Amino acid sequence: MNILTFQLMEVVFEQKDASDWIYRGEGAANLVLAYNGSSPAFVGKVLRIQKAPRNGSPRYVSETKDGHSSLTSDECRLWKETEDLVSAPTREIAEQLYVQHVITPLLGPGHVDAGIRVHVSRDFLESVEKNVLCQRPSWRVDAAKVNTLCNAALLISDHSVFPRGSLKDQVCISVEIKPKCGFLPFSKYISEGNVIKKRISRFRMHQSLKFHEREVLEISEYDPLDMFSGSKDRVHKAIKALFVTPQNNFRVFLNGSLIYGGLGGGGDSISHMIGEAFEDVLRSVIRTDDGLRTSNFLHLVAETVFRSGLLDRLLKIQKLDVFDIEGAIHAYYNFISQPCTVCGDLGEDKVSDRYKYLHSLSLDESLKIVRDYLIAATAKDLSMMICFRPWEEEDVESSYSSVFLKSTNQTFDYKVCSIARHHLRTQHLKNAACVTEWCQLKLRMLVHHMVFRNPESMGSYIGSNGSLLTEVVICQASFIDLDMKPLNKMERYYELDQQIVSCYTDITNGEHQVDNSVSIGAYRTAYSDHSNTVEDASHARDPTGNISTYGSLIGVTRRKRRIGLFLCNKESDFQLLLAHLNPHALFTHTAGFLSNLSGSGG
Ligand SMILES: O=P(O)(O)O[C@@H]1[C@@H](OP(=O)(O)O)[C@H](OP(=O)(O)O)[C@H](O)[C@H](OP(=O)(O)O)[C@H]1OP(=O)(O)O
Ligand SMILES: Nc1ncnc2c1ncn2[C@@H]1O[C@H](COP(=O)(O)OP(=O)(O)OP(=O)(O)O)[C@@H](O)[C@H]1O
Repeated sequence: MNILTFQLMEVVFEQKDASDWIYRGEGAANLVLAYNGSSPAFVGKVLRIQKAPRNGSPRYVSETKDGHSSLTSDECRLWKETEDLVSAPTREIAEQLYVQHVITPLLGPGHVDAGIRVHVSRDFLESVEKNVLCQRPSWRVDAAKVNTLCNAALLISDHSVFPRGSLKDQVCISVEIKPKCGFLPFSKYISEGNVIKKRISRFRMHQSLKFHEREVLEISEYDPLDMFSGSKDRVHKAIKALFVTPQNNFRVFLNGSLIYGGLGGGGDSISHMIGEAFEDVLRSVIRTDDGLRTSNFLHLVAETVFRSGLLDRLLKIQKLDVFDIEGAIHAYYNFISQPCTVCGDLGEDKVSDRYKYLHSLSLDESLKIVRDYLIAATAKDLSMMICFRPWEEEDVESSYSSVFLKSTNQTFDYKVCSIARHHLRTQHLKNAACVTEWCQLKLRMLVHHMVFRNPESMGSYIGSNGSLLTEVVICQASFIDLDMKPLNKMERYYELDQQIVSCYTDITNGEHQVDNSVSIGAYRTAYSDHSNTVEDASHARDPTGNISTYGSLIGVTRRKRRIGLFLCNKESDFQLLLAHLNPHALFTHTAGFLSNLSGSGG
């Protein structure tokens, strides 16, 4: 443990410190706060604090009265090879060690900050909870609250900005991508009825279920198979799709503040800085003509992701899931020495030899299958953060490693290199490039003569002096949300998998008709230009006044014998209302509204 680590661990955040921490975002399990105070020790840090589910939310980790939990005895057996982890006094410490000893070596130390635990008082947590309440998405508030029984939180580098000292007054744009599972399972343990899993990505099938259960407003255009394809064009396609349907898979931050994407996950309203505003923000990083910056920015993100090789590394970890949950679940029951409920449900005569084989595996073999499955689960759920800032003179002497991105007429090209600015100026670019390792702590990407495939943007990076050097951007990539998945989630993984496939199969068989074309079109039109929403047409003519709080109809979705309306309130906040209502009931109960609908051309 170094001195800094030790000092920080001695810190206790008290009630008076709460106002220094502002809401950054949250997931299912943690609330993340960014530091807004002036103490040098915490500038450029975020605090990740645990949440506790409210009643009704699923819980996979049991807690003791002091708010702590520990690994179960089965989990201790599972992670026995990682000694420190098993002897950790609390689950939180074990999770931090899991990031350090299991995940970091796999992802590469340059891209992970396992964080430092700091003490937090109950008053601090209560104040923080109060302060951020109004910024939290309401469905996240309903699902979980700050775990005020917990007396520690994790202090981590704020990966949406550059480390203190290098930021100064510079603008920093960062992108958060949750790429999800990037391969099709190939396991022979996938049952015949679920063979669709070998053709359609889990993400895409899960979208249908989420849409069906109204967790998302529309089906994402994103497919992780594009992102992980290794093809530059498909990575670009994936980034564009994420931009169109960001859900909880894509966010953009400006100096740490969210400017694009949803705050707390897939179900919340999306805060978009749209159109020209987004273009304007990009001005400081992407130096090109108005109207071209967004597309060039997406190119830049795609190029960075593609060239970084980070996804290749991630994919390898995801592929530790060799058996698929349909195989791993049997190993799980072996491992916990419980009767296999999957085989039990099938009945003795239907249990195939393949499953019998799995049940004949030794404990150690079963352990490995389950452990690898859970490590892969972490890799399927993590996010990458990449931040960009313009390259400055002072960067010449910095200790960053560099990525040199050089283009020919049509494509980007770069090498990992260290480079001095005068070399760029004199255009002796090849001489300047000396290849170094990618997996350095930070990355600098020097974008030279950015000429994209789109001919319209060609030349847009040629500077006023005609030099080839026109745009230089520095970037840094990190992984976040590397949590250890609880062992007892295995059953949930199996159930969810079955649910996803069955919903998708029903849809393709016509059981649930998902026609979201209308809703997608309307939604997209609405967010790409707010002035295009049907401005309060329904409100103005609403005879009962009941609908007025919802504002304007912006889309209709139709499923078999059921329809749903996407409405938009005055703040352009999209709501899915009345979905799953029988049209007859809908008509009876909202006759006034439907007449407005026809009046507004709906
Ligand atoms: O199962 P999935 O694919 O829905 O992933 C869950 C995520 O859902 P999403 O990415 O929106 O589909 C889910 O994300 P959201 O809460 O939906 O933002 C969590 O990341 C969850 O992990 P954990 O329970 O917090 O450890 C994730 O659960 P794990 O499967 O990673 O355990
Ligand atoms: N180190 C970091 N730097 C900057 N932003 C961060 C960092 N860690 C988390 N965030 C922000 O906070 C959000 C929530 O964090 P995180 O994903 O770790 O929560 P979680 O509850 O563990 O997520 P999940 O739902 O996947 O379990 C992220 O989506 C990201 O926007």
